[in-house]
Amino acid sequence: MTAKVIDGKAHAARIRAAVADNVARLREANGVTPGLAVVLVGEDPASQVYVRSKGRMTVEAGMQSFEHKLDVGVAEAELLALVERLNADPAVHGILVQLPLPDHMDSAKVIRTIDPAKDVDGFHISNVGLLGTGQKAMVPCTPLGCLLMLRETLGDLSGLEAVVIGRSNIVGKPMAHLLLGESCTVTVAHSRTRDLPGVVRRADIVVAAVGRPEMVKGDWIKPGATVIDVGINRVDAGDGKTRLVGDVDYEGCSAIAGAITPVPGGVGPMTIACLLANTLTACCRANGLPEPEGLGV
Ligand SMILES: Nc1nc2c(c(=O)[nH]1)N[C@@H](CN(C=O)c1ccc(C(=O)N[C@@H](CCC(=O)O)C(=O)O)cc1)CN2
Repeated sequence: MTAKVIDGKAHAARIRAAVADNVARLREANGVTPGLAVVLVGEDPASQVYVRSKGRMTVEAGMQSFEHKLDVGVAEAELLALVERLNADPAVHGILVQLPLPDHMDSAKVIRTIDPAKDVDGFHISNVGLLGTGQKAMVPCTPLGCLLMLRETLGDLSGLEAVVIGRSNIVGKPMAHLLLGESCTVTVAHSRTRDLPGVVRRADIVVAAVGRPEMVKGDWIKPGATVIDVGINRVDAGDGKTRLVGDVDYEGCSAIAGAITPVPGGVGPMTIACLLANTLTACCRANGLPEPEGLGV
């Protein structure tokens, strides 16, 4: 079997177009323009690329983009003061602090300072609690993107066996809650899981989010399963260059799986598309307007 390739780039482009349509209607009918503030601390090259893409795509969708770049050595108090100012700014409907933060900062404290209504990353404890109890929340962008691709590929997910590899607060845990919300039978596997290949072999859906290059092998996959690869790992390409690989051995797994996301071009682009969708949703909620339509979120 050769797996169907799930085209995250194309799916993300459709979501961004739907966001842009909603933004145009919102501005015309209500005179409101959604605004997203992105805060970058330091000069991590990958973070700089992601923040640049977020700013560009925010503007392309017709929204306002506010970029704040702080020096790597900035005091935590200064970052917290900036977040407070953004909380109070009516032109800002979404706030995102790019992670990882430098070691001298307490990420949990920074995230706690963001107004939950503007927390378009869905990382604030209020949103975590709402999602965990099946209530309306801001949903973290990467797991939301994974869910949208799963629904598009498989339709109704109810009753399917899902294995999420990785238990991070950003991906693994919210992913498990989202899949539970779809009535999947969910296992969260991690570094202490016994017989990981055997656990993964039971799954109709595998979501790999461990940050270990090409860890999931083809013979771990049940024939026909759907594999979502969240990993983005830069590895040595052998010729002095680097290349990007996921947490899944793509060649091995695509020979067995029914459908698979590539890296790059899978989950990554969906993360930014879902961020724009969340910003639009936050803007609608802030203005007491109906939730946006046609996004599939
Ligand atoms: N505050 C947040 N910080 C981080 C998040 C997040 O959701 N919120 N996620 C990641 C980084 N990230 C978004 O911020 C992100 C990662 C990757 C991509 C992407 O499109 N990747 C491309 C490949 C890009 C490349 O060549 O390097 C792809 O997969 O096709 C988008 C967003 C950590 N921080």
